[in-house]
Amino acid sequence: MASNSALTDIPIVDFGQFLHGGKEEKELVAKSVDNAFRNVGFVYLKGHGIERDLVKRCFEWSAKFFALSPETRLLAPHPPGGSHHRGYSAPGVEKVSQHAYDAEELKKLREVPDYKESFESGNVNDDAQPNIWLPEDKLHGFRAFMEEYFTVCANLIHHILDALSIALNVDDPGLSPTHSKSLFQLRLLHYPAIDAEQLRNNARSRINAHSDFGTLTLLFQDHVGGLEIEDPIHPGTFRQAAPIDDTVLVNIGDLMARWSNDRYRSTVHRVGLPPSVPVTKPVPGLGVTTEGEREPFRPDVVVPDRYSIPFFATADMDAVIEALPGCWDEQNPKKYEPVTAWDYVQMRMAALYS
Ligand SMILES: O=C(O)CCC(=O)C(=O)O
Ligand SMILES: [Fe+2]
Repeated sequence: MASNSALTDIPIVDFGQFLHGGKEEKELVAKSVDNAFRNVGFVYLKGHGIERDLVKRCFEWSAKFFALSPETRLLAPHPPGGSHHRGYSAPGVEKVSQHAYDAEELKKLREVPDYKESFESGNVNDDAQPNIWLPEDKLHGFRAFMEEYFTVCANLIHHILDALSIALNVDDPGLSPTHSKSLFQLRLLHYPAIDAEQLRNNARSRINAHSDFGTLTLLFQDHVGGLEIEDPIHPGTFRQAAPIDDTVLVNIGDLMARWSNDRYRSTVHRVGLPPSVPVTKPVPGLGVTTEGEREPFRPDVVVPDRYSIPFFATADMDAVIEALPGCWDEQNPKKYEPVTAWDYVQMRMAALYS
């Protein structure tokens, strides 16, 4: 079920065995996912139940959105500040930070802006952060599709929470009710084509090293590559997290690491220069494949556009985040004070845009 050739490789787990299996299969999958989150913080799930065609269509919509003129994209502007995280952010606006809350530190971090643009949407019932859409006639069908895709991804999150509940001995009904409002975030990311040289010399980054700050993240990536995760055994060294057909990459965020009393790793990751480039120019929207030849980068080469689709989950804002059962005992006591999800998220979001 889990294939790991080395401890720090990201395992591939067949989640179909959880979705469709009996008690025993579910327990086995739960154990594999638990192991992956303990050792690496990331897991590739295959058999996750999200149709390949739906993922492909999401990439197509994303490509269509980012192909609109800048003026049109800005008809759905991300509001200034970090508390209302919806709508379109132009390249260079957001710089992710790794636990840097200090204003000076954040200013310095922004000197190498992430060369990316994004569109964020969330739950239609999220009154605190209403969605910000383009006028319908600018991209007819975009909103309806994103609302559907949100629901499908949210369902998968709840199934993964069910698996974690088994692994961590959380009594029925498990962790899913702590995410009952599904106040999640669907993000379309576009990294424009860039000279390899710029990424190599760190003149620009695609996305700077960071950890996610919610509970769980789903990540769909196209076939350009360049996603890297920090090796938990050798901090400071990064390993490729290559795209794998028909899988979704799932990772632990900081809130879940804390909730699990650090049983689970919230692994630092970034997007940089891929080790090789597809020989044929990637077609936006056909991004969920690793098929086809690749060649090593030449120094003068342009790294193609990259599209990715993260889906960030977090707990209900009033959920109290305190060491879960199965994550502490007398030998391994609780490390953190209880905190509400709301207080935690506000602290992190403020750092993004302040
Ligand atoms: O583009 C990617 O593959 C990574 C995106 C990411 O890590 C994020 O948005 O938090
Ligand atoms: Fe991330």
